[in-house]
Amino acid sequence: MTEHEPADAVRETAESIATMEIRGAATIASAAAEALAVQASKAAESGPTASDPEAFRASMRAAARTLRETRPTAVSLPNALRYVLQRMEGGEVDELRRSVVDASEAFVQQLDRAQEDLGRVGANRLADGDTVMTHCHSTDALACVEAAVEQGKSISAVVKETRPRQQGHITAERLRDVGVPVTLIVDSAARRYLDEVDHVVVGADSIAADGGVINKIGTSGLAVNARERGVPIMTAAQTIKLHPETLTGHTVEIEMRDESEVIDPEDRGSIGDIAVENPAFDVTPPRYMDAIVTEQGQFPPESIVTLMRELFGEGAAEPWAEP
Ligand SMILES: O=C(COP(=O)(O)O)[C@H](O)[C@H](O)COP(=O)(O)O
Repeated sequence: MTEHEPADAVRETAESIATMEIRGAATIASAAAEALAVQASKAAESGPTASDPEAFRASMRAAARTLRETRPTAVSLPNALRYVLQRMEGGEVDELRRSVVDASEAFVQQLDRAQEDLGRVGANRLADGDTVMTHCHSTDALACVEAAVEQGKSISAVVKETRPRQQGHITAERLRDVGVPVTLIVDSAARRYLDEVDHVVVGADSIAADGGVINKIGTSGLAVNARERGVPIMTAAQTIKLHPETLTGHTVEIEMRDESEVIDPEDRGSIGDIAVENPAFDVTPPRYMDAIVTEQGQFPPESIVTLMRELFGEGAAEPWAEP
C-alpha cells in the first residue's frame, strides 16, 4: 500500500460520509476515527507501509486527508482526526499501528461517555410533562430527551421534518422508540407550534469561539422564533463540536449541497432558468441561544470561548498535512 492509496475501507467511509449515509456530527467523528484504525491495521499488513515507519505515517496522513475532504462544516470530523493522529507514536510500524488503534478506541469510548454525560446535564433542564421541539436529527439532542425519560419524566415532542433531507423522520422514530409521543410537522409550521412547547432542543455541527451555533439549516430561524415566543432553546453539543480555528478568527465553512436534494432532477427542466441553492447549515448568533449543554456542564454561549481555549489552546494543528 502506498501513501496515496488509503485502504478501501477508508475510501468507503469517506464516500458514505460524503453521500450522508453516515451523517450527524458525532457519528461522522466516530466513523472517521474507526476508519483511521482500519487504515493502520491494513497499512501494517503489507507493502512499504508495513516495513517503513515513515511510509506508514504518510499513509495515515493521506487517509486523514481523504476523510477530511468529505464534508466541511462539522468540526467533530477534523477534531477526531486530530485526536487520533496526535497520539500516533513509536519508532516501529507495529508500535505506530497500536497507538493509532488505541487512540481510535479511546476516542470512540470518550465520545459515547461524553454523550451520556451531556444527556444528563440537558435532562436537568427538562421538567416532567414538558414538550420539546426538535430540528434535524442530533444524537446529542436526543441524549438529553432520552436521559429525561430515563429519569422518569414524561416528555412529548414536536418534531420538525427538516427539509430537504427530512432527518426529522429519524428523530421521530428514535423518540417514538423510547416511548415519547411525537407530532411530526413541516418546517414552516414551527412558529405555530412553539406556543405548545416548553423547550427547543437542537444539536450542533460546530460551535464558534463567539458562541455562534452552526447547525442544520433552519436552526437560526427557529431560534429567532423561539426567542420571540419566549421559548428557551438549548444546543446539546459535546466539546468535540468546539471549532478551534475560530479562536484565531476563522469562520466556519457552510456546506453547499447539490440542488437535486431540493428539486427532483426530472422536474428541473420545467422550472427553467432558475437558480437553486442548497446550504446545509446556518449560524445562530449567540444572543438567540439560551445554553450550550456539553459533557462538562452547561454554558451561556458567550462564555464557551473559555472552555474552548482550555481544550484547544490558541489554535488547531493539522497533523494530516505533509511535513
Ligand atoms: O445538523 C445536524 C446533522 O446534519 P447532517 O444530517 O447534514 O449531517 C445535526 O444537528 C448535528 O450534526 C448534530 O448531530 P449529533 O448530535 O448527532 O452530532
